[in-house]
Amino acid sequence: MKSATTPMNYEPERDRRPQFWRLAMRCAQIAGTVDVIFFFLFHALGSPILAWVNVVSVAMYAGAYYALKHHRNRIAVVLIWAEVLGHAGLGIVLIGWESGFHYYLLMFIPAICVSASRKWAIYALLALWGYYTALDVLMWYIEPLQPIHQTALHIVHLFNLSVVFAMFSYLSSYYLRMVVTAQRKLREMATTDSLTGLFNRRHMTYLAEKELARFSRSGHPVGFLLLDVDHFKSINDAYGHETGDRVLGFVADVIREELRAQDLIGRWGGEEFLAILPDTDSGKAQASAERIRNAFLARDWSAITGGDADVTISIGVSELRAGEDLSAAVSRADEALYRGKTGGRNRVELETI
Ligand SMILES: Nc1nc2c(ncn2[C@@H]2O[C@H](COP(=O)(O)OP(=O)(O)OP(=O)(O)O)[C@@H](O)[C@H]2O)c(=O)[nH]1
Repeated sequence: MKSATTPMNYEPERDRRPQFWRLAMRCAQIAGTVDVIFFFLFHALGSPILAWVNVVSVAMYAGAYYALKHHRNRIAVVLIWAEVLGHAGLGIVLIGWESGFHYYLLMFIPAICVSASRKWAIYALLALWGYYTALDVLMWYIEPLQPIHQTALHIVHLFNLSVVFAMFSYLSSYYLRMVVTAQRKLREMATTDSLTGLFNRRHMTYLAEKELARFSRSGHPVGFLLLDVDHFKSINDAYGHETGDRVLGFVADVIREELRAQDLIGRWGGEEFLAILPDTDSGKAQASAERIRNAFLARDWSAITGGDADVTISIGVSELRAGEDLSAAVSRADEALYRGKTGGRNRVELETI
């Protein structure tokens, strides 16, 4: 039994896998349209019973679409299952296995795997397999009840095959897009700080290590900036945590705007940021830090906080030395930052030699 604290239990069914239900709506529309075509096709091919079955089918798909639109997913699922199973069964019993109506049943396989829990997926797949093989075996022993001309049968077969082919292609590309989007989101979540949109500390460490490896091969300089918002606690205290969060977002924007595209910027802690500047020695890194500090002074912070407090930043600067690791370079930037704080804040301090 699932624990009562399982997040899934708090989530209404309609909110789970919303893309799947949107896809189901699209499929109900497509299937309804195909059944309208069937109506005319079977009239033309001389099978009036099957033609009128399609009127019922169109009504069922319209009902399923309406139910999905109003988040009555269970009703929609029952309608769609009943339509596909009934339609395929009738088609086969009336005009024969060669009609290809059984292909439609196969389209349930990916749908079941995506939409149902593991246990229900197994039951549903077994039931589907049982129905499919039972129809197949039945047609070994009985003749079609309302056979149509052989040429007409071939036309129906080709039509069904083509529809199922097109639907499978559509479903596969849709699932693929879903997986790619989910992967991108996961990667973004794993590497990005959601508040500022900058790299998070873990990813920053990973990127820094790669940069260091490059540095040790090329010998090009790498600059480090450790940036810390001054008196940030008082901003939180004066304007509230939410405004504090907004300020952090703008702090990230200022840093991003003042650095180059190839510089790596990450949120290192609460109100602390780390920037890694490839191909930049400490002198140039110090100039970049000054540019950021001045940009803070030029920014109209009252528009963000609604008060009259200015936001300033202190920055410690270091340059990677041959043979040292990330933490050594960051710790020297941290010492410089500390001097900036104790020296009155709103300052850029370079590491001591
Ligand atoms: N709004 C908000 N506040 C945060 C976040 N992360 C850390 N803080 C706050 O940042 C403040 C940092 O305070 P301190 O470490 O005392 O530093 P400070 O007030 O900036 O002072 P100095 O760094 O010495 O200039 C704390 O009040 C934290 O609660 C966050 O994500 N959002």
